[in-house]
Amino acid sequence: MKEKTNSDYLTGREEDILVRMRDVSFDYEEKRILWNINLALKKGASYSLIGKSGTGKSTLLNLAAGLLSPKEGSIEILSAPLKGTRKETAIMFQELALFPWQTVYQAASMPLKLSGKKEKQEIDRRVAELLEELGLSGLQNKYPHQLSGGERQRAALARGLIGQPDLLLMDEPTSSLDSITKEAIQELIIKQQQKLKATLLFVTHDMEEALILGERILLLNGDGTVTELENPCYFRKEQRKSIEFYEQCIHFKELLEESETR
Ligand SMILES: Nc1ncnc2c1ncn2[C@@H]1O[C@H](COP(=O)(O)OP(=O)(O)OP(=O)(O)O)[C@@H](O)[C@H]1O
Repeated sequence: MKEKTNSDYLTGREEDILVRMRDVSFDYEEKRILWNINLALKKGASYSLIGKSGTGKSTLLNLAAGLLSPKEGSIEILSAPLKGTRKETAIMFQELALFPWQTVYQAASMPLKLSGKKEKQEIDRRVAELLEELGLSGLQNKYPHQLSGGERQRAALARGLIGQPDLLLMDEPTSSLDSITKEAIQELIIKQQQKLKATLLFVTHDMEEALILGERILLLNGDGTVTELENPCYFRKEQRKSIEFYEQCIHFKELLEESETR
């Protein structure tokens, strides 16, 4: 297992980096949550963010989203200082933020309308294409209460993806779903992330999910620092049939679980 430390972030080529955090610290009131985080999230790469409850995973995600500002240090996106939220960043939380009065079509088309897109035909074409890809074609006129949990998450995904974001920030979006629905959503996320060549930062408590979605694992330690690890199990579902590979994955999973409980 190749371990990347905080300081390795300096070695990335600037043009390959989407998000860069330099010496970022954050505290709520008097309590320090994150300490000197140095990270470089590469364009088109996927990262699973794991760590014990309360270590600051959501806080780190909110910092990358521009919803919070560092108390010390700085965050850059595409080499420019991050000042607040940006429309190219899609954020998806566990709690659904679908409006009860909006249909799937209205939710998915809203970001395009808000960004000033006027041509209805073009909006309809893009929404129809995305809903088809997400398996929501027949449901465009349904309201959230008429959808299953998985369908609601896919509708939220449609709303997040329609603007073709370069950064996907997801905070446990699948945690309330059953395992089959969860797997289907994970596959959609991987497909869409790869299609958009977007950077994915995915917070999860589920170690298996972390290994499926993140080509790199960011482990948030109890002391507020981050350890970056390469994930030997990334996107190799078919290879899991090979015992040798499976053992390597199991070993890596156990190592992560151990670090989480420390
Ligand atoms: N608005 C807030 N004001 C004060 N403290 C907060 C606030 N939000 C979070 N905290 C505290 O900051 C710490 C980090 O919270 P955060 O939600 O980022 O952790 P987390 O790793 O995402 O946790 P979990 O895995 O349980 O979702 C926790 O101790 C939490 O109680």
